[in-house]
Amino acid sequence: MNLQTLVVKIGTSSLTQESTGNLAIATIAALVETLSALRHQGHRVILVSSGAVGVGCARLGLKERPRTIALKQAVAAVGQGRLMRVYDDLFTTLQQPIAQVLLTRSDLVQRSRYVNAYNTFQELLRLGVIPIVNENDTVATEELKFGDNDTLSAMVASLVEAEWLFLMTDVDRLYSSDPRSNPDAQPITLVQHLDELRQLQVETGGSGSNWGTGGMMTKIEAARIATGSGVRTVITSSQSPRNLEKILQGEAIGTHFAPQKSTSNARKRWLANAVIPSGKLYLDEGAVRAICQGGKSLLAAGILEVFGEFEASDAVQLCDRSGREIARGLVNYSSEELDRIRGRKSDEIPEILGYIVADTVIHRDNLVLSGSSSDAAELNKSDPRL
Ligand SMILES: Nc1ncnc2c1ncn2[C@@H]1O[C@H](COP(=O)(O)OP(=O)(O)O)[C@@H](O)[C@H]1O
Ligand SMILES: N[C@@H](CCC(=O)OP(=O)(O)O)C(=O)O
Repeated sequence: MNLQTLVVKIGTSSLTQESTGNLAIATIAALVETLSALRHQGHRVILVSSGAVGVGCARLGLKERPRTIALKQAVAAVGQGRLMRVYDDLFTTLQQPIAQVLLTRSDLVQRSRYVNAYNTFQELLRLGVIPIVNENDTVATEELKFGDNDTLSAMVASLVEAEWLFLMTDVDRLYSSDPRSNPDAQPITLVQHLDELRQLQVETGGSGSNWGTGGMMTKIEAARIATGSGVRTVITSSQSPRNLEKILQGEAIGTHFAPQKSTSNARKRWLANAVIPSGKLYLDEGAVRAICQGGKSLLAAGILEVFGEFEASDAVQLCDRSGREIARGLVNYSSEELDRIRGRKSDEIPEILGYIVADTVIHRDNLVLSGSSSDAAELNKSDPRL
């Protein structure tokens, strides 16, 4: 059998009973059985589990999701321990070791910490452990949060180079609009490219339950990150965890998002998905063409406008005149320096600044194309006329 790396995400709306907030024991037990079975077949399995806030609320008798950050962080600290206790008891009955991995966005933004997280996951998987991942809600600050576990699971799938990301939720698949409020909503079974959803005018609505966050919007964003890293993504029901095995055997259950052509360069994947850009550079048509079609570095001459304040080595978004992001990269100059040298030739830089750091503003090794721009580059690469 083809042994693969699987990331499985389950949301609060599936882990808890909506009316009481108590744990949905039967769902969790079925999930534990399935993941243990997949693990025993030899697959490498990572579970991304929400539920810390929901379970913490139930434990403390709170009837709704906390509104203040401090209360949410305190409640998550209560719930995370309870949740892991339940997982450990259930997995231990099946002789399956687990580990708790709590991450904040900053753990992935910084390259050295990203590599460290990668190494830790590899060791855990090598040891046959199922890592159970959640956002470290108790310490995460607003600016450095994943915000939702759909995004976190996609970043983990990209980090560990998973083959599959399963987003398990309380609906069986994506529909043209929220099936809870629209009985005529049409099921969507396969998404080859995310642009199709725009054409179909899919409505992603809010969360269906009081406890989930983000509804389908965050799942589609997760699919964008994961498929962009070459990870096949499936939205499927948490009521039938056994379906994961059927999906792996080729059954068309849930909504499948086809993996896109992705870079095999781990550093570029980090740049595309994990870093948070601190600014934006608007480029002229020549620079956009050189980057998207020619795989060239960015020179100061092609920069029209500089937005935001950033230092050398920070990440920025590169946009065309209309503001559409075409790439991301790590700059060799600060925003203040770029404001002075934008639109100018590289050999003018020493005269303007009094020094030169590099001929390029972003070297092509530190540059990664975004979404459809990378598809265009792939197409152009295979066209010998270009
Ligand atoms: N287009 C759509 N297709 C399917 N479900 C949708 C759609 N738009 C909104 N939803 C809602 O998204 C909910 C799942 O999201 P959420 O409650 O955040 O779950 P989770 O806790 O699993 O992350 C569903 O219960 C459904 O009501
Ligand atoms: N980290 C939070 C989960 C946030 C989240 O994304 O929740 P959900 O939409 O239910 O997957 C918690 O454990 O409560």
